[in-house]
Amino acid sequence: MISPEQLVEAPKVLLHDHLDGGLRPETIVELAREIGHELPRSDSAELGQWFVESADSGSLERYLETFDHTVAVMQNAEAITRVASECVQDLAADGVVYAEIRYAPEQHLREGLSLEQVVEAVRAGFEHGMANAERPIVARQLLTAMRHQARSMEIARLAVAYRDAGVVGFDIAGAEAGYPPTRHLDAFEYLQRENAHFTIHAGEAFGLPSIWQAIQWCGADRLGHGVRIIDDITYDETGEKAELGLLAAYVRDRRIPLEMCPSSNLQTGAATSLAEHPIGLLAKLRFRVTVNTDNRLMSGTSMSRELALLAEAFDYGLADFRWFAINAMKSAFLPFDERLTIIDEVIKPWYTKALAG
Ligand SMILES: O=c1[nH]cnc2c1ncn2[C@@H]1O[C@H](CO)[C@@H](O)[C@H]1O
Ligand SMILES: [Zn+2]
Repeated sequence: MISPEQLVEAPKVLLHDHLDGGLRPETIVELAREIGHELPRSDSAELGQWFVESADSGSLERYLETFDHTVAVMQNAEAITRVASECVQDLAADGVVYAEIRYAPEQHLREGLSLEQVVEAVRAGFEHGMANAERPIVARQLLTAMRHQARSMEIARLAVAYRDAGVVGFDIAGAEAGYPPTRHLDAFEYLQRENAHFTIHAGEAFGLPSIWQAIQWCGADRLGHGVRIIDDITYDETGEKAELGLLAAYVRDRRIPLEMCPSSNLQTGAATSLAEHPIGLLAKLRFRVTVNTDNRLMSGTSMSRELALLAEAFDYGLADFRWFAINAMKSAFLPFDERLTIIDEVIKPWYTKALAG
């Protein structure tokens, strides 16, 4: 059994975490008071509980409604910088050594900030967070475009403009049903022409067609969630041998990283229980699986907690966590040499020592 302390200490890599889904409840209360935003609960502990319970709706659309309150308090540069810095420090305290944190710049313009000012505010917060974290961490931005809106081309251009200033990629998020990835095809084609990286939320609230479009039409480097790839896997009559459909085989053959977020999937109804979460089977079949938090506030979770839950459900141990961490680091949008440095100098030495001891 791995102790909770060892789980925190273990180097972890996080590819899928929303900035506006990971605020500290105390910070929300303080920021809301400053701007006169009304919250459903005024006590921070109760507010934290409110987010988890409200996000526990079984539907992605209702889960997303809880973001109204976090986005509302992230409309000026100081607030955004504070949230970004605290995010990085919280992840570092939990033993995350590399993180890609995403948010949608277009949602932070209500009080007059420009898209560029939003990215700069997050950048300042990440710099501050990295400098003040209790353990070393590297944090980078992913810029998200909202899939029901029509600003993806603009956000893609923003991601390219800031590629040397802390932004390593692009994403689309929001309600999946009714908003297929191809709606934003021009943005993805533009990013490919620019040699830029992107991931797409797909196969969470909608099935295989969404995953297929994300990969085969849009050219996604990675899949956000991707749990429904399981619908393309069947078993033979003995129940022993898995048979992969063409899409599942393609995803596995091409080593397309799956950014899996177990607790979040239970809340939105993308999975029915942890024991039945597709991550168990997909890991066994050696898909390029990674473990992620999605929204720490809405799920009341952390990286070490997600790993603890998986350890309980699937009997995972340190060797599995090492595999997840290396899978994720290999799949990061950071330049290759920087990825290797973290694998060789941070992840491998720690696990080698822990596994030997
Ligand atoms: O699991 C998810 N699926 C789809 N969209 C999401 C998920 N979590 C958060 N967001 C959406 O992404 C925006 C930018 O961070 C959030 O405001 C939320 O609307
Ligand atoms: Zn997400």
